[in-house]
Amino acid sequence: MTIPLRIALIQMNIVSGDTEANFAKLEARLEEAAAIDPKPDLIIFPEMWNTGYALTEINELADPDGLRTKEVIAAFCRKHKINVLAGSIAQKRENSVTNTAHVFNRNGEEVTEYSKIHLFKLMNEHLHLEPGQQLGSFNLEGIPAAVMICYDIRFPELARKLALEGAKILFVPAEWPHPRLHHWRTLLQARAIENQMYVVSCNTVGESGGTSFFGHSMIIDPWGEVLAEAAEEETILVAEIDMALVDEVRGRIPVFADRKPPLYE
Ligand SMILES: O=C(O)CCC(=O)C(=O)O
Repeated sequence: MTIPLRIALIQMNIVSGDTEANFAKLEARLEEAAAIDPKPDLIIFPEMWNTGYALTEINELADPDGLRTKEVIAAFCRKHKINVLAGSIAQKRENSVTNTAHVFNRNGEEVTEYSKIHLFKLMNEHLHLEPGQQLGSFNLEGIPAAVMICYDIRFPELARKLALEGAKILFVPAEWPHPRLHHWRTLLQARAIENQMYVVSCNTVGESGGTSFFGHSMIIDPWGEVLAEAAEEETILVAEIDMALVDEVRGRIPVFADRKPPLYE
């Protein structure tokens, strides 16, 4: 028998440009999530949760080297012995700002960081942010996993590459707005079905600069079944996943063994 992994998603409203309000809210929500019984094994939250889409001020608002974020989240992980996929933050580098996700284990050690590769031109990300250059594969407590951020899910070749590198669960922090709910749901389910892996996606809610974010954070199993889906308000969504199902589905329909890379790569 395999031990189920209990995942909590913090779907929250992010106040654009108000990092203090966002840190305060996130820290309160993290404590709420940690108090859930039974305690989650992993908590995830949305994209750019420290600043929202305050892109014109992003240089001033971004967290220098992610230090504040790392200190707060690592301390939380150590205190509660919970793994955290820390959504993503605007992170200040030497000469640029990236949209970066950090993963911490239960001891508060950083497992990996991933910066969004595909910047979303419709919201001017490419004018203010530097794209990431590395893929988001990592291993957490023996589970091969990966992270992509928001618009990245429109690139099936990226998800497939991560699955080929071994990922059995894909985490997707996002700040995905109306009116493209249909795209969000369909793309996430497609990534789960075609790669026969779990997809855990955490979106934002609320309004910012005339854009409204619809939530609908989801946990999808390797058959593409939606195990849990949030509505449009702030919430903490919890579901248990059984990693053995990935191997079972991959065994029943052997997509990876049946690939013909010479014909299309
Ligand atoms: O692809 C989309 O429709 C939304 C993507 C997005 O909002 C983002 O990457 O921030």
